[in-house]
Amino acid sequence: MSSIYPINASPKPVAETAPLARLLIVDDNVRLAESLKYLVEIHGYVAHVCNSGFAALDLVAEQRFDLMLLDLSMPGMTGHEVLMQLPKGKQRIPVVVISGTKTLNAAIDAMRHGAYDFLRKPYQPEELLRTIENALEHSRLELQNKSIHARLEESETLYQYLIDSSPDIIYTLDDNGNFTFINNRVETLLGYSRETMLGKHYTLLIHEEDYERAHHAFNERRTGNRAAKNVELRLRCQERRSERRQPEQNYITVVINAMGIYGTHPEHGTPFNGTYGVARDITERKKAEQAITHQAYHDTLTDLPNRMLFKDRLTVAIHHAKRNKHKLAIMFLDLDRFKWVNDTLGHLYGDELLKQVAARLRNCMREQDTLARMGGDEFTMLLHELNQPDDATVIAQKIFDELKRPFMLDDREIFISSSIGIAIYPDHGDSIENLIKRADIAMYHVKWRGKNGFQYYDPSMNSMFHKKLSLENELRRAIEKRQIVLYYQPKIHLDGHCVIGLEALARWHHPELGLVSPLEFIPLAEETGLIHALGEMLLEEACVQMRQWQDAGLNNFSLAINISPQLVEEDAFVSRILTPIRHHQLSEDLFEIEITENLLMRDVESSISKLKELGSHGIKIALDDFGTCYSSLAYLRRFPIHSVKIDKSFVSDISSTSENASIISAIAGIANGFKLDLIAEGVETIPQMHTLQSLGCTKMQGFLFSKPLPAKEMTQVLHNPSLLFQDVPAPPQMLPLL
Ligand SMILES: Nc1nc2c(ncn2[C@@H]2O[C@@H]3COP(=O)(O)O[C@H]4[C@@H](O)[C@H](n5cnc6c(=O)[nH]c(N)nc65)O[C@@H]4COP(=O)(O)O[C@H]3[C@H]2O)c(=O)[nH]1
Repeated sequence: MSSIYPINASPKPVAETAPLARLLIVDDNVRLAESLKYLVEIHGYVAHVCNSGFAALDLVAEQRFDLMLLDLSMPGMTGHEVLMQLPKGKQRIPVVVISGTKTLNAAIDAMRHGAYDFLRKPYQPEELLRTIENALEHSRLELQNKSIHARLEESETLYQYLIDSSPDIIYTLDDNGNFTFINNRVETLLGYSRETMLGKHYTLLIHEEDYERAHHAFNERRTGNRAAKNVELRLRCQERRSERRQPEQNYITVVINAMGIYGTHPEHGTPFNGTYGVARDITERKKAEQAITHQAYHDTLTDLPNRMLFKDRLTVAIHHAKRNKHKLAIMFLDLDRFKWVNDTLGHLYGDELLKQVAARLRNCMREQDTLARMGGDEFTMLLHELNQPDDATVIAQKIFDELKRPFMLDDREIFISSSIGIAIYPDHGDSIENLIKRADIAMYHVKWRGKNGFQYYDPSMNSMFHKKLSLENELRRAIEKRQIVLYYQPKIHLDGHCVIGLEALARWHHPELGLVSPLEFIPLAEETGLIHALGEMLLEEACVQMRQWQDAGLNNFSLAINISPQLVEEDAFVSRILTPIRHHQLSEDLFEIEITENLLMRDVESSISKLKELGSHGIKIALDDFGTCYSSLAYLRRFPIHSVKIDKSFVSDISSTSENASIISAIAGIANGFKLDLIAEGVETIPQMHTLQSLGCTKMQGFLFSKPLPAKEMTQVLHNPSLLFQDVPAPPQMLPLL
């Protein structure tokens, strides 16, 4: 470098906050390089000097410099060569070339090799300092630009990533409603490629029924808070040949948000340019919502409509029937022995039984009819468009036939029956509440009349229903207050005219109604479950009385107690019977329990084992009302029965019809064959007594001898049994057994 500059040039103030720029001065002329160093340093730069191109390249590789002042003509390595070997790329140091060469070529070459500027010697210090400043400023701006660019690139990548991995469809539409952009999600969600969608109208994707809503969402020119939000639409999926789906499976449900795009035009203001937004797949949410709605209207166990849906359907059906002048039938069905299954076999079996019942009921009905489960073992049926009310009879009969077949719960055969009440619209009411209530009342009527049947509603049932309801409450109270007591009726033996036993019969002393028959309150007690408390109370009373008679020396007779099948089905049945007997220190063989034939139809194995256990303790078992219902002889053989009682219905007509006589004769034959004791009940007349006697039955019970008596009166009879035989002539002669 041969140029000389005044070294006393006044220094420029350096901005306090600006970092000190580091300059590298490369010149083989040591003196010039040092004076240049001095010049730039007094102007606030940090300068480093090196005297060869090689040293310059080494330094640049090791340290950071902000600018190089490079002499072109140097021995060993020229400035041009240095320029060519400087590292390329972002980190390249800006270079200002200083040369004494007069020609432009050197400058052009230097610029081509990457120099930022060229300064020809001699130059003014101000010129040098301005060039340095410009170069540094340029470099700074370049760096800043690069960094902005890099940030833009980063954000572009991020944006692309977000768009591509979005779980939502992101789209833009032009002002005609054609897609101008759509992300990849359209492919995974609907099966269309992005490319095929571009330029297509949005209706290509929309369910026809949703066009109107879509049009509203995409064309309402909304912005800001008025943007279309959460509009529910169904989008069509592309059908693939391999997939044969249900028509509704070809659609997914989305909620879309749509916002108008507006341009700014100096003349036209803000014209509408299209729409952008997102569409979120809510198919799963919809399914969950549908499942919840289904659950709200269906019974979870049987999946049948529940009470709420039944009422809805009934409301609609009533409207329809009113318009078309049709009749409807509402059936209320209650299973008769469901509680027993639940209590004895457990809830799992109970649930299984309900499911099987529901399936069979469904088979009895037409497609358009509704079968619902109201809860527990109660089902309701809605039969549409009856030609005549009796049509419901056909269905009811069908139901009976269906439910008659045994149900298989695991390997158990279960028999159940049902009680059905029927109400007809409009004959029995025109509101849903009335119709359901009246079908229910009719069903209760069936229950009270012995279950297993069906009955149409009749207005006379209403008062009976209310009477029964209040009776139930009163019965509960009567048990608590011990208003129910035992009467005793003697069983006699014609041979020797003696009392062989007593039958305890319950009587309810009702404060207003007087003496209520057990025929009325025992079924009610069984129906309501009060039978357990009642049974326990009466057994205790019987034991107390028996203890008194024993203590009074009246001890040559047994006491028979009626037992409801429900009590036998209790797990603790045996101990419930034995406990009070033992508590009162009575001998078990003084007691007999009377069971009815329908027990034989229930849980046979368990009943047999419980009765056997009682038998092993000396308690006798009598089969009451024998002959009134079907009981197989095979059952009879398996049950540990000691005696059979001929039902009074056979006895009452014994003399007028020969048929009854032959039934009694057959029963006597069975008893004889099975070596069972035989006793006839309901004997009211001497001829009946004689006929029975002639048929081989000498043990009897009936009004002829005594009505059931309160304990006090029975005590007198026991002291003097001849009172019973005052009107009974001595038997003329024993006739041989038939
Ligand atoms: N017409 C007529 N009837 C006669 C004659 N002799 C006796 N009776 C009646 O016939 C019924 C015989 O009792 P059941 O067949 O065990 O039939 C009983 C029995 O099944 C049931 N019952 C009575 N007390 C109890 C009880 O404490 N527990 C249970 N579970 N059931 C009972 O109620 C039914 C009816 O009992 P009651 O009204 O006392 O009616 C009794 C009795 O009073 C007669 O000569 N002519």
